[in-house]
Amino acid sequence: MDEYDEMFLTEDDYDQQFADELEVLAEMDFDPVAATKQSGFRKQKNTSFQGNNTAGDQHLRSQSQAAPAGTPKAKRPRQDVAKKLFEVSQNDDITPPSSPEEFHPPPGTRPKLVPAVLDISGFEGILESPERVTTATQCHALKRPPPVGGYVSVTDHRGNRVYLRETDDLRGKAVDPSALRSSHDALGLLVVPIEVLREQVAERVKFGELEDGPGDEEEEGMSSRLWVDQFSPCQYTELLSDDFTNRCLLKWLKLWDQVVFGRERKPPNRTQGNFNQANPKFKTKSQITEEILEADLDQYKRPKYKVALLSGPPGLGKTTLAHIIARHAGYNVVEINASDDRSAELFQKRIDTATQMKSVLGANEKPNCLIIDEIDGAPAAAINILLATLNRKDGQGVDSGADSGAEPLKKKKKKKESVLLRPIICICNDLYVPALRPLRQQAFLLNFPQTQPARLSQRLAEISRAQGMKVDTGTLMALCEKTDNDIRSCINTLQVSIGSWTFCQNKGLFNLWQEIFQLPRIKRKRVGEGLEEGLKEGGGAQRLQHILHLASSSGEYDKLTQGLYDNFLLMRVKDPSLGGVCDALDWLGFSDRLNQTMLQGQNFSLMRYMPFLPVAFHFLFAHMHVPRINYPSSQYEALTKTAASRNSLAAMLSDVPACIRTRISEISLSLDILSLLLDIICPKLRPVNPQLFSSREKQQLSDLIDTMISYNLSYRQDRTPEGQYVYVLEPRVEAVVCFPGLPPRRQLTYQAKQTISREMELERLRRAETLLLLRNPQEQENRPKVVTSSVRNHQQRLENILRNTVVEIRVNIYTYTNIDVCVEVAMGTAVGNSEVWFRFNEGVSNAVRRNVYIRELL
Ligand SMILES: Nc1ncnc2c1ncn2[C@@H]1O[C@H](COP(=O)(O)OP(=O)(O)OP(=O)(O)O)[C@@H](O)[C@H]1O
Repeated sequence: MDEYDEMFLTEDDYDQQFADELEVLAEMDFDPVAATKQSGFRKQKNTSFQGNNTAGDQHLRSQSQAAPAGTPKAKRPRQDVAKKLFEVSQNDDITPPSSPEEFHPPPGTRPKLVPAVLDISGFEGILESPERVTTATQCHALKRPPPVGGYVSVTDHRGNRVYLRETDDLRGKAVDPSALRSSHDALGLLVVPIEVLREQVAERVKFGELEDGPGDEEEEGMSSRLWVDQFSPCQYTELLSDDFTNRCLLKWLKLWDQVVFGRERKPPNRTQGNFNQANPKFKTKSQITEEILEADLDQYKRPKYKVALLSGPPGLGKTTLAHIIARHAGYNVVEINASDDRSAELFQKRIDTATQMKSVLGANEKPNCLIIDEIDGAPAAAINILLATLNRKDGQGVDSGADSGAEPLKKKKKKKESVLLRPIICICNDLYVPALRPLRQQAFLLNFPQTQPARLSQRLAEISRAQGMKVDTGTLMALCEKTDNDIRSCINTLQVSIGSWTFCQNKGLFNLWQEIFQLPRIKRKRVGEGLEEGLKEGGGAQRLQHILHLASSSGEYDKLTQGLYDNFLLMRVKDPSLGGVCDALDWLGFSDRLNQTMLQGQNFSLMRYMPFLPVAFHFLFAHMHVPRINYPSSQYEALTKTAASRNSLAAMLSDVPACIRTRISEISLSLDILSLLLDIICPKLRPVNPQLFSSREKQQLSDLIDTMISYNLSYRQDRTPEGQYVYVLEPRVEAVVCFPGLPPRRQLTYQAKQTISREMELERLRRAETLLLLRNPQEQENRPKVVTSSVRNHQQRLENILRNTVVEIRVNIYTYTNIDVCVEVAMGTAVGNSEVWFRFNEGVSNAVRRNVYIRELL
């Protein structure tokens, strides 16, 4: 059966055998009279569809009933439908035109059917009239592109592709889809219109007839889907998060039942919490949480905390939990991503839409539960909008029936500002983002604990079992540990590793590497015959041929070479001078050059030399022992590192001033400059306030800042996963010159980096201002106090402070003289005729330290 016969359940050995040839013959206008068995069929082809049908019927009958050709056969029940089709077809011949005249229909006649739009997917629905379909497709749907003329390829939902010949009357013209649709309808090609078919399918789905299992398409989709999606939990019981968290969120959501669903709330069981009252000072976190969940509702029958804030590391299933719990509690989930919707108005609109509208999709209209994901990525303005929504006090919107009467416009406006009546669940990774602070105080906080490794590994085992892979628990536990129990990472890693595992299994690469690094076993008899002979047979030419054959048939030269490169140094080498290793490196170099030449010159005749590298490695390193082969990863790692280093260098060079940029390139920077530069920007700075630096130190700091700005380097504050704040050098060029095995570079202290970072900011501002003034000198004239003198910035600041202090004192003097009590004035000027006095405050502070000699105070 060919794929069309298969599709339409017909059987035809002859067709199967000669389907392709027949098509080509049909395309080339082969005279069918001369043909033997098919002659009847071909002869009638150009007459009408009715004829075709008869021929097809005859042929089918000959298959099914073994009756002589031409014997009439009783009509099948659905053939009246087919008849209708063919009656229409007689008027609208859909056969490709056989003569040039046919290309030009007389004006005013209806457009002919365009085979290019034949919807073959619909045929499947007409199971009871296979003959008609077979005939129609045999005539027009070709299995390969027609040798002459244009064609359109059509693929049905099973992936079967056919080619439809274009007719001249439409070639090159814009096709009006409505016209095509009407011509379809007129012909009744689908017998039952597609809309009706769709409705029938929908009905069958509704009544569960089509729930037996996934169709081919679905199965295909399943296999190509990510496992994280495929195995995403659908029910509460499938969740991996701890029960306490699940229960708390569900309880909080249930607090909304009264206002959302109008269900009466059960009186809280306060006996359990009584032990808290005995010692209210010491409440555990869970007790506090329970207390919140037991608290009374507010005036609108809403819980005290209108929003639940779920926080925790990524990939633990927070979003999944929120979705499942919300659905479980009877809500329609509306999710928005706060990092995506960064415009405040849009955010407001989305919140209002989700909290004030009802789901109208599906049979059951459900109230919405809004889930705001990644709220820690939202701008402060968005958080403020959310807070404003939570704190709305207007009661107008509570009952829409309340706003009848006068001033409809005003009411309408008020209704928009209605009080929040739907639960909102926010999700974040970092609870302590500054923008979240106000929300933290108004939210029911639920910290997501780490997933239990045992539970996670059990789930992973289930998933791998479902995918036909058996993985031992130790490996799964190790995977959980490596990923910090991140469900997403675990499942993805499992999927990727099974991918490479399958790949290796299929291609037998591991076997191949093993064959290369292991000597073939010589049979005892042969060993007894003599080593030379044994080598000749078990080794030498035979081994060469064997490895050559294996390597050529694998075809995976790149991966094969990577495997050889990653493993050859792990093999036992008896040669103390490492001559074999040098030879291997020469071979690798040769292979690399060969590959390069081949690809650059597109000279693939050189490819035949590629399998000789494994042969060379076999003769250099093959051993009797079973080798331990590692899957090659060094090339990928090196590529990733190179890309990261290049990106860092490019980022650094991108903002380097032109005068320096002309002198350095990426190569010179990475090979000559960078490692020294990193030492230069790490001077020894005293851990004191820069105001207290000596002039030499100040000069050093200023030079350092100048160098860093010139080379586009800066320090940026970052937070480690452990929550520790650090300053990191940006761009991250340290990694470019950091070689493994060498002692780590000297680092500046956190405080020194902080000082440098702050001073750099100031210096950048100063430079920007100077540049602005240089470009716009008019502004300089308007500003009388522009920094033009060579006096340093901190000196100016000090002078300003002193000036202000004097003014203040004068004011004070004026005030105090009035009341005749002024201690400072009574004391007179300080030592050195200074008006600044030091006052001794009892206590100790290490904030500012400076050596002060007694003589300076005298
Ligand atoms: N019990 C489970 N079984 C299988 N897969 C799960 C389970 N729980 C979650 N997942 C899958 O793990 C992935 C991560 O889940 P989810 O997006 O809910 O995590 P998250 O904590 O919200 O992460 P993020 O903070 O990055 O948004 C999802 O693709 C989800 O389908």
